[in-house]
Amino acid sequence: MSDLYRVHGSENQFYLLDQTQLQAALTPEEQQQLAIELAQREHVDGLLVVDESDSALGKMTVVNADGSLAKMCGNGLRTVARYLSEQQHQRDFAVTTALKDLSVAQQPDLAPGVPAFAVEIAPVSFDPTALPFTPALSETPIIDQVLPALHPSLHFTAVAVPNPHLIAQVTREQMASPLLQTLGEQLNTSNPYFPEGVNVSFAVQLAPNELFVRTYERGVGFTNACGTGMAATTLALSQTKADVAMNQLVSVYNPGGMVKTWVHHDDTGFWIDLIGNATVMAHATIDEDALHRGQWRDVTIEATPEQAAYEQFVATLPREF
Ligand SMILES: N[C@@H](CCC[C@H](N)C(=O)O)C(=O)O
Repeated sequence: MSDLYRVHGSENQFYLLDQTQLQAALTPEEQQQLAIELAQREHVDGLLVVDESDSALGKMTVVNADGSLAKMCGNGLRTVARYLSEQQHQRDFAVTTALKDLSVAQQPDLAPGVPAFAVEIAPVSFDPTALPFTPALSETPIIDQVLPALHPSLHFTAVAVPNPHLIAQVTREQMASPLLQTLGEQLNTSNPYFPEGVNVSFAVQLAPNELFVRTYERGVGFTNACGTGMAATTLALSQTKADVAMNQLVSVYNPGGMVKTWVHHDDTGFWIDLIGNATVMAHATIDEDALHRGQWRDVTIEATPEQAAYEQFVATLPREF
C-alpha cells in the first residue's frame, strides 16, 4: 500500500505523494493522470510529488488539476517543507523546485494545532520572455500599465516568480464582479497574449500593508488561495503603491485564510518570503498499482484533527471579505 496526504496552505488543497516511498516511481504521464483523477474525484487543486534531490532535502514537482506542470507553488511548498521537516527532523533547509533550490524554515504555529512554514519565492523576472507574453500585448515589461487589449482602465503588472502572474489592484466592486473570471478564462484558453496561460490576481488594499487577494489560476481555475499569486501581488504593489512596503511584513487575506509576505531586494534581484499554515487534513492509503493506473479506488482516507484547528484559527481573523 502507498501513502498520500491531503494537505493545504490557506485552503489551497493538494494531495502530496512521496515517490521515494514507492516501489516504482510514477512516470510524468502517470502523475498527470493521477492529478486529473484527484481533481475530479477529490476536488483538490493538484498533486505535489516529492522526489529525492542531489542538492537539497527533497524535490517538489507541481502538477495542476488539469495535468499541466507548474514551475512553482507557494502554498504547496509550505506543505512539502513540513512533510520533509518531519520526515528528516530538520527545521531550516532547501527544497529543489523546477528552476531553483528554495529556502524553507519552520515558523511558530499560527495558533494551537496550526503549524506554519516560511518559504522563499524566487527567481523573479519581469522579462516578457520569462512569463511569457507576446508583443501583441506589450513589447516591454508590464509594470502598472493599462492594457487596452484586456481592460480599458485597470493597471496591470506581469511578473514571473517563476510561474507567471498578471496582477491588478481593483475596487471592492470590481473584486465582486465577474471580471476576474472573464479575464482568467480568456487568458487560460487559446489566446494571442499569454501562450502558456497566466495566473490572474486581483487585489484590494484593506489598510497599509494589508491586502485581500483572489486568484484565477492557470491549470486550475478559482482557488481559495495562490501562494505565488499573493507573493507576486505584494511585490507588484510594493513597486507601484505607497501603501505596500518592501522590507516589511504584509498581511495578505484570501478566501481560504491569510498569509504574511515580505519583499526583499539586493544586487541579485527580488525574492519574497511567504509565511503561512501547512496543514495535513487527511492520510490516504491506496494500492500502488492503482496509483500507477491513475485510479482513485479502494482508498482508505483518515481525517486528522488539524482541519478543525485551522478553521478555529480562521474564525479569529478580522476578515472583511
Ligand atoms: N497554487 C499555487 C500555484 C500553482 C501553480 C499555478 N497553477 C501555475 O500553473 O502557475 C501557489 O500556491 O503558488
